[in-house]
Amino acid sequence: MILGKAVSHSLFTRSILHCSPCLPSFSVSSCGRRAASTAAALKPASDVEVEEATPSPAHPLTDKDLARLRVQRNIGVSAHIDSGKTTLTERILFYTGRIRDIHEVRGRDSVGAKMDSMDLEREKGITIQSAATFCDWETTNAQDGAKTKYAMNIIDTPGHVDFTVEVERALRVLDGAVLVLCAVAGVQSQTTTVDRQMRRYNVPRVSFINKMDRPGSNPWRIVNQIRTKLRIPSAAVQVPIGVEDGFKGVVDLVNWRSIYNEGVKGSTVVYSEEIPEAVLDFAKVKRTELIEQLAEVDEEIGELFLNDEIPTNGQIAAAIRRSTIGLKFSPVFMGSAIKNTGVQPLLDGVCAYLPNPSESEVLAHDTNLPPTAPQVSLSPAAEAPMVGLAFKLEEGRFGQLTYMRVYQGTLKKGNIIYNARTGKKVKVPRLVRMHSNEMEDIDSIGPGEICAMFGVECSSGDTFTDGSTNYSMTSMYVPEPVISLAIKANGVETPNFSRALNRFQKEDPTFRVHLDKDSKETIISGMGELHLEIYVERMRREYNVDCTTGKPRVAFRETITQRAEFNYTHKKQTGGAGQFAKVVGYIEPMERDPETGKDVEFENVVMGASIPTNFIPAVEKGFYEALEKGSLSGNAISGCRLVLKEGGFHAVDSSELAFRLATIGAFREAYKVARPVILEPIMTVEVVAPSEFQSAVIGSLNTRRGTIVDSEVRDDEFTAIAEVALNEMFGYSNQLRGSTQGKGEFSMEYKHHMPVLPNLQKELEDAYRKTLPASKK
Ligand SMILES: Nc1nc2c(ncn2[C@@H]2O[C@H](COP(=O)(O)OP(=O)(O)OP(=O)(O)O)[C@@H](O)[C@H]2O)c(=O)[nH]1
Repeated sequence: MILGKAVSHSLFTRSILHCSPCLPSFSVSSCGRRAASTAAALKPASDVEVEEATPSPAHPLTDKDLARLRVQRNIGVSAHIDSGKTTLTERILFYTGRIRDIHEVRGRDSVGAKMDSMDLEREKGITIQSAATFCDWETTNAQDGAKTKYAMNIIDTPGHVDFTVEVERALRVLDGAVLVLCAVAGVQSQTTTVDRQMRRYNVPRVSFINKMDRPGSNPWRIVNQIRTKLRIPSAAVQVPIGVEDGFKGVVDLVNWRSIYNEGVKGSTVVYSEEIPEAVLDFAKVKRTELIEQLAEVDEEIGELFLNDEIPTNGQIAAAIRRSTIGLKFSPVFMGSAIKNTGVQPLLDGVCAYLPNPSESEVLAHDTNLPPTAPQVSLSPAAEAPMVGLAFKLEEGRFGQLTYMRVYQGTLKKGNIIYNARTGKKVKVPRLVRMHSNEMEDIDSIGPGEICAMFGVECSSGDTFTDGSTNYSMTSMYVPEPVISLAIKANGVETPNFSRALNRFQKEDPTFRVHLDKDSKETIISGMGELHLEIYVERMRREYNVDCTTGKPRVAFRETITQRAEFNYTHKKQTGGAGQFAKVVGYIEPMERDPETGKDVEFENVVMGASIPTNFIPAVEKGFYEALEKGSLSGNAISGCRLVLKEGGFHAVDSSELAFRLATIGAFREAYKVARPVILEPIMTVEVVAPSEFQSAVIGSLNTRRGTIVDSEVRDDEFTAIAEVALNEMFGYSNQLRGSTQGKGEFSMEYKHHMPVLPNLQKELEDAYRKTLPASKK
C-alpha cells in the first residue's frame, strides 16, 4: 500500500470512498450514453457469429462499418490503488506485441512500467495520468478454431482518488471496462467509487480477480462481495487450478477446458480438454452456479433452466455477452498478472463479452433545437458527419495534445473541425495514435476510435464537429476541490509560474487556481494533498519553478439557503463620464447537477429593452465575480442561481463596467438576506486494522465527530467506514499509527459539502473578519 498506510508522513492521507448504497442493478443515466438494447441478441465472437446492434436510422451502418466495428474495443482498466492495474496492462501490452519486454512497477530494472510514463509515476510507483494505448489481439474460436483479430484502445487509469477526474474522463469515452480486484482485499473503498463512476457512464464491465498467487487469496469471497457490496449479479467464468503459490491456470467454465500459461513470461497459452481431477467436481458446481446466475438475468437461459435443459457452450457465452452489455451482469475472470497467469483468457473475455462501439447508444444535443428537445443518437458510420469529444488535454514535448474519441464520421488529417462550445474552427494539422508516451502518425481515424490531435486549442470536454451539424455532447462530472494552499515562486516570479498553472488548469478541471484579492496570494485547490503535491513537483521539474507552499487548508465554501430579491442601482457622478446601471432580479439556492457537478447558474429573463443585450454578459461576469468570495469567510460561493428580470440604463453613462459593478453590489446585498451558511467537505474514511484495535479505532473516529456508516470483521482484521469532516482529519495518520502499532491503514474520499456546526461557523467568520481591512469589517 503506497499511500494509505498509517506511516504516511502526510497530514491527511489520501482519499478514497465508499459510495452510498448502489442501485440493485445498473440504472440508465442520461450521461450521453445509454445501454444498448439487449434485443440485438449479441453473441460472442470467440464462440458464435456476432450479430450487430440496431443501426441509427439517420445514418445506417454499412456492411463495411459493421465489419470494422465488430472487431473494435475501447476499454479501461480501473480499480482500487495497488490492485495491479498497471502490472496487468503491462502484460496486455506484452502479449499483444506492443512492447518487447515486461518492466515492473517500481521494478529492479528501474525502467518502470510502460504505462507509467511520467518520471513521477515511475518514482512513486503509482499511476497519475491515464495513459491510452492501442494494440491488436487475436482470438481463436473454441469450437471451430476460426481466428479473429481485434483492435483495442486501452486506458490504464489511476487508482488513487486524488486523480479521480482521470477515471471520469476515461470512462466517459470507453465502451467497456475491466474492473480489477485483489484476490485478498476484494472490494475496497475505491472499488466502489470506480463502480459508481462506471454506473454513471453506463459502462459494462468484466471483473478480474488479480493476485491469485497471494497467500490468503479467496476468489469466492470476492465474487460474493461483488454481488453483495457492488450489487452486481455476477458469477465466475473460471475456476483456479492450484491455489496461492501453486496457482498455475484456470478452468474455462464456458468452453469447458483447462488453460495454462507456459513458455517465456507465460506467453504460450496451452488449452487442454482435461480438467484436473482435484478441481473437476468443484468446476461442475461452479458451472451450474454460472448458469443459475445467468438464468436470473437472461430470458433465454431462464427459459432453458425452467425446462431443465442444459444450455450449450455457445448459448452460455451469448447470454454472458447479452447481459454484460445490457448492464445486468459481470463475468468474473481470475489470474495473477505478476506471475503471468490468466491474462490472455481475460483478453479473450474482453473481446467476447464487452461491446463494440456500435453496441452502446451515444447521445448528443442538437443545439439548434431547444434544450428540452430529445437528444439525437449518434451513429458510428464512417460516412456520417463527424462528431468527436475531446476528453483529455496534455501538453507534451511537441505542444498541446488533445485526445479525442470520434463517435460518428471520420476525422482526417488536414480537416477543418468546429468547436461546438466556442464556434471556433480549427484545422487538424497532425493526427496520432497514442501508445503511452509514444505516438504513431495516422492520416484518418474512424468512428468509435480514439486518437490524439496536435495543435487543437480547446478545453477538456469540448465537442468537435465537421460543421454540418450542431451537435454537442454532455461533458463529464467534475467534483469540487476539497483542499487548497497558497503557493509562491521562490525568488523572482518568472512567466513560467503562471504558464504552468494555466496549463495544469486546462488539463485538469479539478485543479483550480485563484488569486486572493485581499491577501494577494495565489491559491491552488484540488482533490487532496497528493494531487497538489504532484503539481508543485511538476512545476519544479517541467517549468523550472521552485515554489514555497503554505499549510494545506480545507476548502470551505459558502452557499445560500433561501431566495432573496434584489433591485439595485449603481450610480456614480464624479466628474467626467458617469456610471449608471440598474439590475432587478433574485438569487436562489441551486441543487448540484448530478451529471456535470454544475451548481451555479446565471439566467437572463429580461423582456423588452430595459437592459440592452450587449450589457448582459457584463451582468453575468459580475455574478461570477461575486461568487468568488463569500462575505462570511472569504470562501467561494456555490449552489446559487442568479435570475436577472429587468433593469435600467442610461444612454451615455451606462457601460459594461457599470453593469458589472451593479451586479456585484446587488449580489452582496441580496446575499445577506439569503441566509448564507459555510459548508465544509465531508469525507468517507475507510480504516482497515487488526481486530484487536477495533475499539481504539472506532473511539478515535468518534472523537473526530465521525459517523460510523459500516463495519465488517473478517478473520483477524476489520474494516470501519465513517463519514468525517475533512477539517477533523488533521493528524489522523499519526494517531492511527500510534493506536494500531503502525498496523492500521486508512484512506478517504470526498463525499459532499455540508453546513458546518454553528460554533465552527462563528470561529471561521471571526477569523475572516480579522483579516479584513478596517473599512470592510
Ligand atoms: N502478488 C502479486 N502482486 C501483484 C500482482 N499484480 C501486481 N502486483 C503488485 O502490486 C503492486 C501494485 O501494482 P500496480 O500494477 O502498480 O497497481 P496499480 O493498481 O496500477 O496501482 P496505482 O497505479 O497506484 O493505482 C506492485 O507492487 C505489483 O508488483 C499479482 O498478480 N500478484
